[in-house]
Amino acid sequence: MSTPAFTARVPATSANLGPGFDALGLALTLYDEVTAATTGNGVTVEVIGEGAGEVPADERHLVVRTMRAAWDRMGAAQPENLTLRCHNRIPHGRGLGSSSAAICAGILLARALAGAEPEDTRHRADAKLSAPSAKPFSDQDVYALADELEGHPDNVAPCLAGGFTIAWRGPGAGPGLARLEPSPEIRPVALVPGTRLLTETARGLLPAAVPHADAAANAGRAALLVAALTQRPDLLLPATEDRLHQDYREPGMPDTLDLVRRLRARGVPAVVSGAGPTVLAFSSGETLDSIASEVGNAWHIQPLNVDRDGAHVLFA
Ligand SMILES: Nc1ncnc2c1ncn2[C@@H]1O[C@H](COP(=O)(O)OP(=O)(O)O)[C@@H](O)[C@H]1O
Ligand SMILES: N[C@@H](CCOP(=O)(O)O)C(=O)O
Repeated sequence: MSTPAFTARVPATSANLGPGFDALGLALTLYDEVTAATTGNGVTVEVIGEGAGEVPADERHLVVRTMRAAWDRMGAAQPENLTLRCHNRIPHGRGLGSSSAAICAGILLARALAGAEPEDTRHRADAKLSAPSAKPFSDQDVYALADELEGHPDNVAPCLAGGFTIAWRGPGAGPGLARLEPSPEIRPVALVPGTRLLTETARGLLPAAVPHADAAANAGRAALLVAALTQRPDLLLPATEDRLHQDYREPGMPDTLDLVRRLRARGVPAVVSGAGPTVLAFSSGETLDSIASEVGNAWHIQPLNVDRDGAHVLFA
């Protein structure tokens, strides 16, 4: 009987999108691919691309820690041997959801290796696979664990579901998500600086309370953003105004806030991507040139599309 290997393909995500702090997120066409098998001698991790030579190559690796947590949660046995190969394209600590992608990959791979996928998505056509070692772990179980490990749901929701998502937590059973189809006119451009800012650090810059007027303004703009992203891209500039997190985070990424303001002054809808320091701009044919001339050489300009499929797992 051969030991199966699986590959998870997980998209980058941009969370918040301006006024939707910890709620709104967009999946992007930039992917990490992680292949896992319960073979080898102990735990080995090979990393190609982003994070190579930086992230630990043992039990401390985020994907390995996530797989262990997932196997515990599904009641599956912990394998002694685990071989991971990570081909990473999502830059780390830039606000493009690298940690969420790693967490979603880890949970989906753990589920596939344990044979714990729900009946309809199970990779069990291959008769050589051993019997499932755990009870079915639903897509909602995957989302709930990913939210718990990441600490906020707005990146893991679009990473798993693709497209544009609105995520929320409680009260009641687990986190929720609504997936919407973004308008075909939505053209995200990531402006990625060389510097990093860990999400944890950027969250530490936020105040415990905000003025009621700012909260009210954000609620209105977040509602407008749902309309702008799905039906009215012409409203993206007013719809991406934020008063709840971007300015508070300026001390951690002054160049990012400066670029967001300069682009917006030129009429380009631009926001801090996630917790930064990447800037996410929405371009139209005419604005891509303005973006390029405003940005200069210190930023990597990466035109992307919306990923509409979300994370998935295949036989390797
Ligand atoms: N693919 C990965 N493999 C291993 N560790 C990762 C991976 N992606 C992210 N991480 C860990 O998460 C950290 C970045 O997470 P975070 O601060 O949330 O930024 P991001 O906005 O990129 O998600 C990295 O410094 C690294 O420790
Ligand atoms: N809502 C979170 C989003 C963090 O996204 P990331 O890609 O920077 O991890 C926040 O703003 O803290």
